[in-house]
Amino acid sequence: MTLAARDVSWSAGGRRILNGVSVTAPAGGVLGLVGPNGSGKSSLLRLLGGLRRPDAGDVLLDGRPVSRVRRAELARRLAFVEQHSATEMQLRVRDVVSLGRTPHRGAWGGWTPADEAAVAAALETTGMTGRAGQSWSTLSGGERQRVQVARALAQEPREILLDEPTNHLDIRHQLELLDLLRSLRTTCVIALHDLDHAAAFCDCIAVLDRGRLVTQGLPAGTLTPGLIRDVFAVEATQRYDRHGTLRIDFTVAPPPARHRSLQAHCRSKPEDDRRSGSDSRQETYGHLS
Ligand SMILES: Nc1ncnc2c1ncn2[C@@H]1O[C@H](COP(=O)(O)OP(=O)(O)OP(=O)(O)O)[C@@H](O)[C@H]1O
Repeated sequence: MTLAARDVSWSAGGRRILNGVSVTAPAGGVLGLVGPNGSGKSSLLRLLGGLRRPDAGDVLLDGRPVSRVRRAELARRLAFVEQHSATEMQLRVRDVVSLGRTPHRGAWGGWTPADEAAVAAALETTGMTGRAGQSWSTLSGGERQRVQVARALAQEPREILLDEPTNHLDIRHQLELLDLLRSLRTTCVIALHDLDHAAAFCDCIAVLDRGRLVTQGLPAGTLTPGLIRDVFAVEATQRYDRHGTLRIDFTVAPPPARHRSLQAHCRSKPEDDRRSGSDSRQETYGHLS
């Protein structure tokens, strides 16, 4: 066991946000936190990361209350990727990633080859090597997200907490990031909205609803159609894809009839039809004549 919350409660603004929540991250594995908006995922991540103290209960790191772990040790071994990381605007990408090495350097410690190697590896892993010299302020949302992940990886943590890390990422980078996190030996706790991604990439799932833990367990046993209906109010089914990976499909109502004519407008331009040798022009544009 590395990281766990035991019966934690936390209040803010005169309201109970988390109520007696217990979760355990599998050592070296990926724990996915899922739940509707406002269910307490980010709040629980902050308690797990030692950024906030629970009003009741304990966060345990290797069985020790996190409040008793020295701040320096915590800063070295635990990395946090927040949803909206604020970083000084004038920094370059390499500088931001290098901040991940700060906890490893003593008061008078210089920059070492080990620091250099960790930063280079983190840039490479996240596909940002070519952007190392670019100003942070000029990056797109998805690039910033990848740089924040690179900064966390450069820290070489034993535990990494990520709040919606796939936000802003295109689908390839979403899948690559989740695959990367799964491949690390680092214990990961990830708040995720995409239940299909949670099913496919997490070893263990904790479902939160209105500040309480509904269940924690293996993806197939937790993300059941019944639970998804109860907690998220949508219909879903489980299936296994051709690789044997659990996937979650959602039932979407069929489009209203008028959408068929709207879709016809979008199908293709006449020039595209000529290029592709298609004879669909009459079918596509017939309604305009
Ligand atoms: N400092 C605070 N003061 C008052 N209310 C807070 C505070 N922090 C969080 N909350 C409230 O606690 C609830 C849980 O917030 P939290 O951000 O943990 O949820 P979440 O599950 O991460 O939501 P989302 O999926 O929308 O990101 C929300 O209703 C939020 O408004």
